[in-house]
Amino acid sequence: TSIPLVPRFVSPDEILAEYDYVVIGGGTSGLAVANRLSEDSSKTVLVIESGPMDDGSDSFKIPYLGRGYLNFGTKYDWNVTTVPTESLGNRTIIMPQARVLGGTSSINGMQFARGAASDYDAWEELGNEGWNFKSLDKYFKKSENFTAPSEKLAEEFGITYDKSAHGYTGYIHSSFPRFLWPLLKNWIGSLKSLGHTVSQDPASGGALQLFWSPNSLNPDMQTRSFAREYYDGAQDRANFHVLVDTTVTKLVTSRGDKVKVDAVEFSRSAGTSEKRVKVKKEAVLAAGSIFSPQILQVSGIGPASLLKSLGIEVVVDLPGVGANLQGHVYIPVIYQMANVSLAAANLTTNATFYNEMYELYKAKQDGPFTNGGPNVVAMLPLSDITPDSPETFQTPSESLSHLEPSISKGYQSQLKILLNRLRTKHMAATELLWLSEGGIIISTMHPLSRGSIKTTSPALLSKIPAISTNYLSHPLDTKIAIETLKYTRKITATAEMQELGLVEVLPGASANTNEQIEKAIKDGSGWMYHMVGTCAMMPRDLGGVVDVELRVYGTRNLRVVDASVQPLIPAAHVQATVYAIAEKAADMIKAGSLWREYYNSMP
Ligand SMILES: Cc1cc2nc3c(=O)[nH]c(=O)nc-3n(C[C@H](O)[C@H](O)[C@H](O)COP(=O)(O)OP(=O)(O)OC[C@H]3O[C@@H](n4cnc5c(N)ncnc54)[C@H](O)[C@@H]3O)c2cc1C
Repeated sequence: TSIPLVPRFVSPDEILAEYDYVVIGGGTSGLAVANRLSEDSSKTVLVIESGPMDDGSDSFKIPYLGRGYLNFGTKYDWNVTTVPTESLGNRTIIMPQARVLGGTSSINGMQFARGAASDYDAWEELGNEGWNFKSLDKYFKKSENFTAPSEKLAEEFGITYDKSAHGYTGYIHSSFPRFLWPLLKNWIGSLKSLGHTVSQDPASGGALQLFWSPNSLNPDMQTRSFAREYYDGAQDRANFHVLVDTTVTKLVTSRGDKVKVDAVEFSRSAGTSEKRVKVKKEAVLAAGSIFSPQILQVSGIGPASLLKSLGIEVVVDLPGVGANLQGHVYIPVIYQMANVSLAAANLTTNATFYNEMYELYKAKQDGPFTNGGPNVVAMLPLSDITPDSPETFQTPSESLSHLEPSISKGYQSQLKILLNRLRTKHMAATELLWLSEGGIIISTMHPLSRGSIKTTSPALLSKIPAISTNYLSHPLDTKIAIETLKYTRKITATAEMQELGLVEVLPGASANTNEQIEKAIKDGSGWMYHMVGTCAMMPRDLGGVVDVELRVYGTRNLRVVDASVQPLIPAAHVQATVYAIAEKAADMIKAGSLWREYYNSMP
């Protein structure tokens, strides 16, 4: 093909009639895959992204400001809310999801760590041959460019790391902020006094107990490092085109022995006429855990019962599309700190301090504005927080009778794997993060509750899908949350934390019995927004949506490469895993195309 050299941002009138690869969603995974596919200059790649390019403002760049919150509710956010959640007394939850080139990596909390080896080995045990920690390690490294903390910082705070566990040539910088809040030392001392050890480096597969997590942070500029770097790295390639402010509305398919995606339909905004671009080789779905299942569903690939109820023609009956939604619950425990003079809270209460620190950042890229999120993580196994065994809280299988048979079978397999591992020291049940504002965030890491994503309309642009998180609906998830909250009180009772003069404000002294704590948790919890599982990689008879090559079952040229393919959520904030999956996906797509070309060239 002769490819005209045009600017990377093309308009719908300038695009080619067909591309080898059409990547749907220019987010965390989409830009990573598109970059790698366009390394082969003989292949044309088009990325279609619903949002605009970011405006380069501080909210995208500066770690303290860019922890996401300034972009919530803006034009860079899909502004999504869940349906009322029965397990939370019918509360709805606001669910920020980026709508911008770079996707959710542009607005996330910048924590950058892998889960423990056991978390990924569980994927293989679920029937996904070749998907384990060892095989992903290469891709974790391929996506990463690690810089160790300065000797001074490492010595002062006791930061440990394993050089050999990291990558050094990837697009995403991982490093430590130049400034850490001093009261982290109290937190570390406290957990050590309770018998917890510090793991050398979470990247080597041992993300358990207490460890130091880097951020997705450019070490020189002290700015956010995000999927835009994959775009920047590819922008001079003539075979790489990007359509922004453009939403994919449907996959146009034809049937043979397997369904083929012939074209991708897109629209600039609701009400405008839809256009199509032809797919020569593959369509690559990277629209994230909410929108990838919706795009499949409106295109006729999903649970037949749902599709028929909306008058959508069934192209592939795939009950798992939109099922199996998992995430990490977010439970804040908030304190007043009587004996602390330097804490993150000063930035919100003292305008002079804020302005001085902002100027320090602008002048020297130093100080609290370099610090985005928690760098010390406690990932604790169940036996560290409660003597009770997980079996005590297992849901009886009759309660699954409402599920479609393959979904129920898949869920039972997941349950077995998780309950077995939750009994060991190799899988974390709970995460505790110390916020230097004066708070601990609790999160259940391997939830047994499952939610869903369902389109409510056959027309993608007319309605956001129904997001049902169902979190804390499984009794073990609630039990773990309650026990963890009780454990925070053991931590704050240690001499190291008592030095800070802590008084628990939320949920506070009135939440004492298990019942009172459960109510407080259900009233006050939110979500970490780590959504996975809605296009799960699993065998088809277990409710899987994609196979081990990330191909959608029943189709021949359609893959999903984003967060949604993770069948079980790891005990980690998931962006590092999303990048690794995308890197692996790109290699698989390239290898698939090489084989096809080899066979096509045979006489
Ligand atoms: C507020 C917040 C904080 C987080 N903090 C952390 C953290 O600290 N550490 C961590 O590891 N993880 C964190 N995460 C999670 C992590 O960032 C995400 O899991 C990850 O970025 C998801 O990548 P993705 O490729 O699946 O989706 P995304 O990056 O969301 O990409 C999907 C893209 O597809 C586009 N799109 C959707 N539908 C269409 C359509 N129809 N047509 C065209 N384009 C479409 C979207 O606009 C978006 O750009 C956080 C998430 C949130 C929301």
